[in-house]
Amino acid sequence: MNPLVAPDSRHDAGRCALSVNVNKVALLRNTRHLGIPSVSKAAELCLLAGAQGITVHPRPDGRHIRTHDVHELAALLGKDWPQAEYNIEGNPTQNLMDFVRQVRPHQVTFVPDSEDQFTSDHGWNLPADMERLRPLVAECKSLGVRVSLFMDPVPQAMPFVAELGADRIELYTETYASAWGTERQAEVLAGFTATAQAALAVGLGINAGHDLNRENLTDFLRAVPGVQEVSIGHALIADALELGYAETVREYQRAIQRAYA
Ligand SMILES: CC(=O)[C@@H](O)[C@H](O)COP(=O)(O)O
Ligand SMILES: NCC(=O)COP(=O)(O)O
Repeated sequence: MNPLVAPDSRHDAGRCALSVNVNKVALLRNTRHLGIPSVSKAAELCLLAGAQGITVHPRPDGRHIRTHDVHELAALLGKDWPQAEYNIEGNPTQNLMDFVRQVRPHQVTFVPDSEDQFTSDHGWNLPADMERLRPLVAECKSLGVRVSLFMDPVPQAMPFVAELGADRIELYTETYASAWGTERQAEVLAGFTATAQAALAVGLGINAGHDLNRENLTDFLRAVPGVQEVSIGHALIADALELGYAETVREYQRAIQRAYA
């Protein structure tokens, strides 16, 4: 454990871990040839403040996270942050598997994005995608990498995820984020709760992400059982522009803790 780690950052068993997605730091960095803001420095400051992991999504077009970022973060976490989890997201039929083979992160999250997609906006279509995914899941598992599949809140799809041999799902939470604070919140949240229950029933772990923020996070974690990790990037980095990385991470950790109070 890094001696500089904040004492309150120890992750209580049973509580949801926070994985900070640093895509948007890289996006800003890429707009000049100056190397700032530093992606590695952002990751280090978030971990120092109590984040339990770092997530990257190295898209094929290199719009934000690039190959060197993936390897620099792997080196940083491996050297100074052995207790932190490294999660690499992407489409395994594109560039993702090379990163998995070279880096062997703690977790890989399969996301069915096209190369030119504006952002991630849907989960896998199971059972239709199963045969394409089966060997890729098996290879990641053989490398000792936990596999999570990015999924829409569809309870009926959970047995197919388990049959593939994946370890977890990542609930795609954009529909929840859009409904949060409206009269549709409870109805939409019920779909996530049912999906989580179906995932737990077939032995899957549960992650969640996309458009989560410090306002909507607590309600989600209160309603959806078994969430082990949230990966949050866009809103968290936007908050950090105002509050700084450390106070922002502490705010998100407080939002998580309120769900279990
Ligand atoms: C899979 C997902 O929902 C996000 O992790 C994704 O990484 C967002 O990608 P952009 O940061 O490119 O919008
Ligand atoms: N998997 C979700 C993620 O890593 C970040 O999504 P967002 O918070 O940038 O929408």
